[in-house]
Amino acid sequence: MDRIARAFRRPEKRAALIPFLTAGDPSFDASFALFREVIAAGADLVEIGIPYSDPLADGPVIQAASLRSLRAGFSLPKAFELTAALRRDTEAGLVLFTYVNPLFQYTPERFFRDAKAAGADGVIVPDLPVEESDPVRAVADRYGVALIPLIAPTSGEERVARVCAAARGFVYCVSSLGVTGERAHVSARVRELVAMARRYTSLPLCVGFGVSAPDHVQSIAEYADGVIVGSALIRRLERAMADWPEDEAAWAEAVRSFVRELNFPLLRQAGM
Ligand SMILES: O=P(O)(O)OC[C@@H](O)[C@@H](O)c1c[nH]c2ccccc12
Repeated sequence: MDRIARAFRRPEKRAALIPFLTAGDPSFDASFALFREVIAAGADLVEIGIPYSDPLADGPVIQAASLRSLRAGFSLPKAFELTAALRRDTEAGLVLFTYVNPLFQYTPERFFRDAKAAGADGVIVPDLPVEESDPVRAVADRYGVALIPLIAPTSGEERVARVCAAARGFVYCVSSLGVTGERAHVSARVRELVAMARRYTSLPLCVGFGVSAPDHVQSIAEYADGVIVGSALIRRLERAMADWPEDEAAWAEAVRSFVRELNFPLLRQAGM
């Protein structure tokens, strides 16, 4: 069974917890250690954000993380290096996150070749519309890397059906419009979106955008197969870096404890 599918079949949990961190934030080595921490803390899959200078779908927290990483000299080749290092260390699912621009500059052929060689299981390209995804998916399929699509509450049924028909790995159900960033409440509309997508795919359906507290995780886990958290996790990292500028162990503790806090409702739901 492939690593993405396996992440959703852990008997002890109702839903998979999927943290997002920006690769190379705040440095290559620190970032590698932080990814290992969130996996050790219970993440079933991780989203590895490849920093980009114009992250149009990202809110201020992830924009700042991308900037820290780029200023530390991070680059797309280093993202494959980091992924390969993580692959040597874990069997967790590794999903790369990039935008259309860097993907086409590098070319899909080289990107998926290098992603596969590095041990990546999937790739998410949030600004690649389904109308233009066929040729990219053909390359991804050839390398056996899942091109994971996104749907949003504004996606009509026809579009949901079309995206689900082309989906690989899982379907990312964006909870609300706008950019990434913590929200006090995760929109209830995403529950309907997931219910609609269930009619068009048997792949796992994961919800992201705005998740920032255990009760968000618990309510999403009642109807979805995975919960994605990015900005809230990165903000705790930011706070730890501000409070303990040189203490990487403190940064690791900050992300580890937050992932455990978010994971707790999933374990409780499974009767752990
Ligand atoms: O940061 P949030 O609100 O927790 O949302 C997840 C998000 O970080 C991650 O999945 C992501 C990072 N960049 C994106 C761009 C588009 C869609 C999703 C993303």
